[in-house]
Amino acid sequence: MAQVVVLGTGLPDRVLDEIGVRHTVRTLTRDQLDTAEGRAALAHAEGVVVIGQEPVTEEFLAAAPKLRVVSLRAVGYDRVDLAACRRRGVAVCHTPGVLDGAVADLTALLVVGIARRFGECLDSGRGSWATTGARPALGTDVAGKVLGILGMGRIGRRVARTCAAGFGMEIIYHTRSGPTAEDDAFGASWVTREELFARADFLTIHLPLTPETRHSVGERELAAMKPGAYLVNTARGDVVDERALVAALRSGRLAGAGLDVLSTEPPDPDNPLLHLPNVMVTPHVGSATEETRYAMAELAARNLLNVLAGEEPVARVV
Ligand SMILES: O=CC(=O)O
Repeated sequence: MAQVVVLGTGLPDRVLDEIGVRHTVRTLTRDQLDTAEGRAALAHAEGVVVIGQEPVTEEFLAAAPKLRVVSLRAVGYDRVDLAACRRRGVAVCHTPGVLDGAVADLTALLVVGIARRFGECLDSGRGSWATTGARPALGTDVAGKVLGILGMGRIGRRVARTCAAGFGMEIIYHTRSGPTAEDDAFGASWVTREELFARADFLTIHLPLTPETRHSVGERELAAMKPGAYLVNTARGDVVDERALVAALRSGRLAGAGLDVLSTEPPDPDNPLLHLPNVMVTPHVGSATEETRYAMAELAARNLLNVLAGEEPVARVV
């Protein structure tokens, strides 16, 4: 029986019980981590389940010297110090695959939402019902428009299918690995990175955050986009240089943006992106459905239990 710390809330009771059959489970909030009780729980922990975006740093690992596994209830692992985990022999696991549909749905919603000025429409619907005048102005059709997908992994592919089959969009995509027959089979075309920015009416980002991708969509890339194009990001805020994005939106170079992720979450209330009428911001809820979060929790538990039992986890990062 090992000590398992669940960092953050939101694991369904059934999943907690499943871990609890074999191990002692202690749930801690971020604030409790800094208490004597939290430090003691971490000092004995052999496994940690991380809910959400809590960073796993060298300092965190030093406070948990018995740790064997960090199991993320998330697919992204940019907030984990992987090198430090490797050095300490701590396995890192995540939850790929099970959230693709939910994130793709939200992405599609943001594409159509910004095209139809949905944020402003909601405000007007709850308020004056003004449909003429300065706001809300007319939206634009998505059918027949070009959707550019930066990063054609599992989620990018789901977005491509939804937007091609459902909305009649033309799909172009860029991955460093080049075209694949699977993607081209449903009418998506691989293009160079330059062509992607130049041709997309809507550009959606599906890249992980790494040192190479940080701010990789910046001033130069945004300036290369079509005047009046739209940007959607449901991946990680820091892939985009937010200052450059704000400038492009303010100047009218970009017509709008749909963002489920920001550089700082929760954002500073003064972040201009929260106040521009042509920007829709959602609070990092790409995977936030009952079914998807349950599947993520189950996979996180399976990964954890496997490592603690000396078996291979289902989805290992390190
Ligand atoms: O952002 C959410 C995740 O990485 O699962």
